[in-house]
Amino acid sequence: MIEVKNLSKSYGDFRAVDDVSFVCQPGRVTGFLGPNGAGKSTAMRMITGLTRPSSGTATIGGVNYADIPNPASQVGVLLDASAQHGGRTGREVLTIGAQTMGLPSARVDEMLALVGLTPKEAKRRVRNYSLGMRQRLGIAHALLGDPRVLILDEPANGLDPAGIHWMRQLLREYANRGGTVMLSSHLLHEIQIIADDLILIGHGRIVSMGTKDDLLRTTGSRVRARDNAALIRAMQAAGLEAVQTSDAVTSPATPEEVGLAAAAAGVPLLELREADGAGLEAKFLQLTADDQRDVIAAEGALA
Ligand SMILES: Nc1ncnc2c1ncn2[C@@H]1O[C@H](COP(=O)(O)OP(=O)(O)OP(=O)(O)O)[C@@H](O)[C@H]1O
Repeated sequence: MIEVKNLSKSYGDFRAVDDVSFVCQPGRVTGFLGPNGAGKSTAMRMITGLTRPSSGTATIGGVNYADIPNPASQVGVLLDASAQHGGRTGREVLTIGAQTMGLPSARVDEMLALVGLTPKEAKRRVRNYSLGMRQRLGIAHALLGDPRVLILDEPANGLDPAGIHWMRQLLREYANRGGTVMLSSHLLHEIQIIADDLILIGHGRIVSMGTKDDLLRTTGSRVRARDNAALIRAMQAAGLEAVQTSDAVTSPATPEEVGLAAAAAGVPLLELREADGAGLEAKFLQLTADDQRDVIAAEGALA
C-alpha cells in the first residue's frame, strides 16, 4: 500500500504539490490524473525518495522509500522512460538491472517476453527505440525484481491503442495477484481504460478521488445554446463551472442549476440533459482550460 499524508512541495513561493493525501490499495490500479504541470511527477518523486518533501509523509508498506532494504525488489519504478543509457541495448539495460538485484539472467528473457520486446529488438540500442518501446523496456525494468508495488509515471505515453490495451491487461493481472499499482496520466480516456481508482489533481491539489465507477457515475450536465459563449458567461455568473467541448458545454452542475442560470440571463437553450461522467470530464476539462488560459496570459504578458 502507498500512503501519502499532507504531502507538499514548494519551490520558492510556488507550491508544486499542496497538502495532498491519498492511499493506493493492493489489488487495485490507481490512476493519478492531471493536466501538464499539475504536480504528478513531483508527488511520485517524493514517494520514491528522489525529491524531499517540504512537509508531509509518503510511505510504501508503512516505510519511507529510502528506508526499504533492496527497494527494487519491493517497488518497481518507472519515472522517465528516456532516462536509460541510449548506447546500451535493451537486453544490456535489463541484464545490468538483474545483476544489481542478484537475479538470474533467465529473468531478463522472461521480462522481455512479458513486455513483448522480440530478441531482435532487445539487441538494438535504446537510442534507436521508439517511445513505446522505451516504455515497454521501462516496465520490464520496473518488474524485474518481482516487486509488490509499481509506480509508473506516464507509462502509456507513446503507446498506440493496442499498446494501451496490452498495458491494461498486464497491470490488471499484476493487481489481481495482489500488487499495488500507481500510474499517472494527463489523458482522461487513457486512465479510464486502465485504472480502478482515480485521483484527479490540478495545481498541486486533489480535486476529486474515488473509484472510477463512482467518479464516472457523477452526473453533470451537457447543454447547448445557440450562443454557447453567452451560456458559459451566464453559468459562470451564477457560480457554475462550464467548459466548452467540441459540440456542447459540460458542467458538473445539475440540469436544474444550469437551466435556472440560463433563464436568469435570458439565454435560450437548444438542449439540456443530465450526462453520466460529465462531472468528472468537466472538472478535468476545467483544469486543462485554466492551464491553457495561464499560458495564453503569460504569452500575452511577454508580448
Ligand atoms: N525542480 C523544480 N524547480 C522548480 N519548479 C519545479 C521543479 N520541478 C517541478 N516544478 C514545477 O512544479 C509543477 C509541477 O510539475 P510536475 O512535473 O510535478 O507536473 P506533472 O503533473 O508531472 O506534469 P506533466 O504531465 O507535464 O509531467 C510545474 O509547474 C513545474 O514547473
